[in-house]
Amino acid sequence: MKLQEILRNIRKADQDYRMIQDGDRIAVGVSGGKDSMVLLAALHMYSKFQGKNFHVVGIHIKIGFPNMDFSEVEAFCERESIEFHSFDSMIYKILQRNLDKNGDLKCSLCSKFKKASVIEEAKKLNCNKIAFGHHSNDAVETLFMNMIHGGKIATFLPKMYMSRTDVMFIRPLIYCFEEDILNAQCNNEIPFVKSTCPNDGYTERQEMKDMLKELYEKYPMAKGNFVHMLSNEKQVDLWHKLQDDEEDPFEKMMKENDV
Ligand SMILES: Nc1ncnc2c1ncn2[C@@H]1O[C@H](COP(=O)(O)OP(=O)(O)OP(=O)(O)O)[C@@H](O)[C@H]1O
Repeated sequence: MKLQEILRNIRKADQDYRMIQDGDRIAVGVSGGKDSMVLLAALHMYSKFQGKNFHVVGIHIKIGFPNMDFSEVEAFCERESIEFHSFDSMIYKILQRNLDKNGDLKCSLCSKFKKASVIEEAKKLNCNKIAFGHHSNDAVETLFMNMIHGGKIATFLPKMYMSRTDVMFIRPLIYCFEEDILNAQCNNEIPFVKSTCPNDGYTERQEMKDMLKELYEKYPMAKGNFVHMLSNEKQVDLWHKLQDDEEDPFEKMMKENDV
């Protein structure tokens, strides 16, 4: 398999955020989509050539959406000697019983159940880390969703420890753009399973994707700059409201200069 570009970006993310250590057992959350399938293949390859001694396991939680056939994914994992496990769940049934006011499935509820199930199964397989397939485009979309709907400048972290469950989440594809992942999937014929989730293509995230696509067409440099911005801590210039007991730096400067 030719995954050089993806592997280079995984190594950079690993170095910048110290994601992977000797002895790790990493569960890759596999939805069956292109991103998590490329992550599974690439992280497995990284474990062979990187010089660190860690193990990669693919974990798929079956949500219960109809007609999702994982036989090609299973055959691929067998061929590439990648450990892979699928687990049944009641998620779809629970979602159908808890529709939102428009009669649609609740994505937030699905996400919560999915995450909890991945953690539970990863722990049973003695994994200390869980890797998700989020990439650069996802990070910027999440940033914009948080700014627009949440009034905050925030996105998901490259690495996050959850003390309650004693598990570390890592996102090794944060430096990869979606089209590079698609190219890697296509060029290496990595199988994927198209999601039959009825909400697919009609989410807030999809709106953000479409908006950013238009923006990148007009300002191509924005794409790289947005990702660079996420770690450009020195250049964060935001408003600082003064606390009651805090001296006004402007007044202080006036006093010091006898103005
Ligand atoms: N059913 C699942 N079982 C295990 N892990 C999952 C499942 N669904 C999602 N994940 C993990 O959570 C990440 C984010 O989920 P999300 O639904 O946003 O991804 P996705 O759109 O399905 O994309 P992809 O699988 O292509 O990464 C995925 O990249 C994957 O690592």
